[in-house]
Amino acid sequence: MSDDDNSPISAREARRLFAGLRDAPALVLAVSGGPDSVALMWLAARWQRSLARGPQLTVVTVDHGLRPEAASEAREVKRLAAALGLPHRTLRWRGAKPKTGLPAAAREARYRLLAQAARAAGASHVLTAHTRDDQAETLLMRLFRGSGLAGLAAMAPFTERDGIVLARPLLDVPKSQLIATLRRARIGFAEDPTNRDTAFTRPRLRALLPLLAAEGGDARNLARLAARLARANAAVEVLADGAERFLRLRDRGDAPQAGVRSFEASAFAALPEEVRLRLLLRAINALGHEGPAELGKVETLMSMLDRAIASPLAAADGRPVLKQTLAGALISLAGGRIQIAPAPARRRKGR
Ligand SMILES: Nc1ncnc2c1ncn2[C@@H]1O[C@H](COP(=O)(O)OP(=O)(O)OP(=O)(O)O)[C@@H](O)[C@H]1O
Repeated sequence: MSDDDNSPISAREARRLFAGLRDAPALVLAVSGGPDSVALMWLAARWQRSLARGPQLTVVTVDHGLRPEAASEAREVKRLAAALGLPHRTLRWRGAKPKTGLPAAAREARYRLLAQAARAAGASHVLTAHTRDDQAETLLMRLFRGSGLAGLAAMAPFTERDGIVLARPLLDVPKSQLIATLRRARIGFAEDPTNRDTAFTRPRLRALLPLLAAEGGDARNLARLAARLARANAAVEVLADGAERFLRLRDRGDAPQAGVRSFEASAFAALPEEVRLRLLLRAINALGHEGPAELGKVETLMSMLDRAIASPLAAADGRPVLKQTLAGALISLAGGRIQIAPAPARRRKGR
C-alpha cells in the first residue's frame, strides 16, 4: 500500500470525485453508519458547502429490521447529518424476510427504498460509498462464480435503476483513505458485525484478501483489472449493437413480427462467438419471462444452435431443426432462420 492510500482526502480531490454531480438538482446519500458511507457524507457535505449553488443533499439510512442495533445506528447517522447541516431520513424494510438469499433480498429492498427516497427528494442520483476494496471483492466473487466478461467488469461508476442514477464516486478510492479522512475529521463510526460474519460469502472472501495482496493481487491491481475488463466489455457491446443492425439490414424486405426476434441463421453463424452469445442473451432476456438467463445455459444453447445450423436440414423449409426453451423464451431454428419468442406458459404438473 502506498502512502497515498493512507492520506485523508483533500477538498480538491473531493471536488474531482464529485465533479460529474455538480449540476444535479438534488442527491441522496446512502449512509449505513459504517466508515465508508459516513466518510461519503462528510466529504459530500464539505464539497457542497464549497459550491455557490450545489445540489441539495438528503441523507438516507435503511433499517433492514435485521439487527437490533440498526435503529440506534440510524439515529447516530441522523445526529451526524444534523451536525453537518444535512436533512436525514430513516427508511424501514417492512416486507417479509426470506429464509434463504437474505443478503440479496435486503440489497434489493434497500435499492428500492433508496430510489423511492430519491424520487421524493427530487434527486436524480443516489450516491453509495463503494470503495476500491469493494470493487476488488466484487471482481473476485464473480471470478469464483464463473461470470463472463460483463460480470467481471464489476461495478460501474454510474448505473441506472428505475429512472434514478446510482453513482459510486468513491469506486477508485481505497477504504484506508476514507478511514484516514474520518480520523483527521475526528468522526466516529460504527462497524457492521455482518461484515465479518463468515456465514456470508463476501466476508469469507475478504479474509482471503491479505494473502492475495501478498502475491501482488491487491485491491489496486484487482480494481484495475475490473476497469480494463469493463473497457473490453463496452467494446464488445458496441460490436453486438453493430451486429444487430447488420442482421436487421439483411431482413429489410420483411416486416418484423411484433414480440419476436428473428435472425438469418447463416449470417448469424458467421459472427464471432462472443457476439453471437450476446445477441442470444439480449433476445432471451428481452422476450423471456423468467428473469435473466444464466450465461452457462446460453452457452450450451448456442453450441446446440451452432450444430443445428451446420446440419444439412437447417435451411430446408418444414419442421424446426431445433426448438428449446430457456428463461421463459422459446428459441427455434427453421427454414434457415433463428427465432426467439416468449415461451408459452408452462402447464402445471398434475393437471
Ligand atoms: N443500511 C443502509 N442504509 C443506507 N445505505 C446503505 C446501507 N447499507 C449499505 N448502504 C450503501 O451501500 C454501500 C455498499 O454497502 P455494502 O458494501 O454493505 O453493500 P453490499 O451488501 O455489499 O451490496 P452492494 O455492494 O450490492 O450494495 C454503502 O457504502 C452505503 O453507501
